[in-house]
This record gives sequence, C-alpha cells and structure tokens, in this order.
Amino acid sequence: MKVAIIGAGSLGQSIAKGLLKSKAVETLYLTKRNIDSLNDFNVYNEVILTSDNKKAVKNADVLIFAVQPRHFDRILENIKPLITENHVIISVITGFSIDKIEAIVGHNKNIIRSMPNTAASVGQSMTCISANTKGKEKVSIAKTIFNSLGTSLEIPEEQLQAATVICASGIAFWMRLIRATTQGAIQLGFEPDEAHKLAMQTCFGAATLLKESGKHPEAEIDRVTTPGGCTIEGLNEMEHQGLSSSLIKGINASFEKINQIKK
Ligand SMILES: NC(=O)C1=CN([C@@H]2O[C@H](COP(=O)(O)OP(=O)(O)OC[C@H]3O[C@@H](n4cnc5c(N)ncnc54)[C@H](O)[C@@H]3O)[C@@H](O)[C@H]2O)C=CC1
Ligand SMILES: O=C(O)[C@@H]1CCC=N1
Repeated sequence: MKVAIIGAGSLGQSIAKGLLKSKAVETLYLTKRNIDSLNDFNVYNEVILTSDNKKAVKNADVLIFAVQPRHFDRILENIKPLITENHVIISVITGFSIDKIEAIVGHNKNIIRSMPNTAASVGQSMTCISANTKGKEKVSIAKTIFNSLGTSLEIPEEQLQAATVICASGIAFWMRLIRATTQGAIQLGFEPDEAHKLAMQTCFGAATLLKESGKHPEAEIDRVTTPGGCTIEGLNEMEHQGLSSSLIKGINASFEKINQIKK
C-alpha cells in the first residue's frame, strides 16, 4: 500500500509511527509545510518526506489528511485536479463532514471520515470510521490501515462527533484519571515514579480484564469488593463525591462543545 499523510503534525506522526511499526505500508509520504521537524523519520527506507502535497497525491493510493480544519478546504482545492476515482481519501479532521469534502472533490470519489486517537502511535487506537456511498467499497482498506493501529469500528456519520468525545478526547479523560490515581498513591507514601507505574499498570490490567473476559465492569467490581472491605468503602465515597456523575457530565459538556464548533 502506498500511503500519504498530508499534514504530518501531532496526530499525523502518531499514525505514521503506528503504520511503520506494524509494517502496513510499502511507501509512506509525509507532508508538512516545513519538514525539518520530521527528520526522525529519515531512518525508514519506506518514508519520503516532502512539503509538496501534489507529489504525494500523485504517488500514493491512500491519502490520509491530518491538517487543522481551517486549512483543509484550501489544501483540497489545491490538489483536487490530481485526485482520481482510485484514490482512497481518509480524513481524520474533527468536525469536517463528508458532505463538505464531497462538495470540493465530488461524489464520485472514495471518501472515508475517521476519528482515530493518539494511541495510534503505539498500535492501540480506537478508530471509528464512516464512508460516503462510493467509499463503502473501500472501507476494508481503511479498516486494514486502522486495524494496524489498534481496533476500528464502522459507524454512521451522525455518531462521529460522539465517537470523537469518547475515543479521541477520551485519551485525555483517561490520562486525568491515571494522574489522579497517581496523586492518591503518592499521598499514601509511594514515590512519584512508583505511584505512576502502579496507576498505569492497574488501569491497563482493568481494561485487559474486560477485553479478554468480555464481562461487564460491575461483574469485575464484584470480584474485588470484599463485603465490609476497603474497596466498597472507597467506591461508595467516590460515588458520594460524584465520580460517575462528573464523568458523564464531562462527556456531555464535551459533546455540546464539539457540536458548537462543528464545521
Ligand atoms: N483524534 C485525535 O486524537 C485528535 C484529532 N485531531 C484532529 O486531527 C487534525 C490534526 O491535528 P493535530 O495533529 O493536532 O494538528 P497539528 O497542527 O499538529 O498538525 C497539522 C499539520 O499540518 C501541517 N500543515 C498545515 N498546512 C499544510 C499544508 N498546506 N500542507 C501540508 N501540511 C500542512 C502543519 O504544519 C502541521 O504539522 C485536526 O483536524 C484535529 O481536529 C487533533 C487532535 C487529536
Ligand atoms: O480537543 C479537540 O477539540 C480535538 C478533537 C478531539 C481531540 N482533540
């Protein structure tokens, strides 16, 4: 597969690292206005760094757009004459609808709108994808790419804003929970690096338990909570302080915001 990442910034580089790690690409073009900061990628034979988007579009089959929303229209207009019916256009750009992309490049192009997260760089992204009518035939290509960076799920485009909150912003939400747990562990007497390790691995273990057992979180909670013990004491105090409620309210606030900034 010949892939181009147009706009290799923070997320674009996460995707590039994941694709290189999983050896999913034969050639990988990385474009950016100033490519100096991409020098770390020079060690890979399959990577071509360029600030020329047209060169990347001409030479790649799959185009992954990872620029800021405000730059996307102009970049698409610029390369539009070079986009063919064989290209697979994948956008990871927040809030930029398939309708808007079709209005620029045409309905007859394969368009996939996606929302990965930054864990793509370590092969653990949860990526949601939606396609236009023509792009439906190419969903399997997008899935191959995103499954090489973690797990993917095809959803209706109307749910993509919600998926952005849960999966993309979700990385930040989970980081904050890990940080809070770390702070709690330091208060209990652990050194910061030990506290961080305990919090991280316990979080990883909890997610892995659910993934591998297929159980509901509450079933795993029941296995930990000794009647009259310290776990239920802690859990109930967290709920009295609004743990679940504040997470749900935060998710809703984030969703309201993303709908306000939608293009
Ligand atoms: N799924 C997620 O976790 C996240 C998704 N996003 C979305 O991903 C997109 C990219 O976000 P970031 O990577 O954080 O942005 P960024 O600003 O780090 O990266 C964008 C890159 O595009 C480059 N660029 C600008 N104009 C260009 C042009 N004409 N040709 C080639 N490159 C050009 C910039 O130099 C920059 O390196 C945004 O649309 C954002 O909404 C952003 C953050 C997280
Ligand atoms: O915070 C934001 O608005 C973007 C969308 C998801 C992650 N970052």
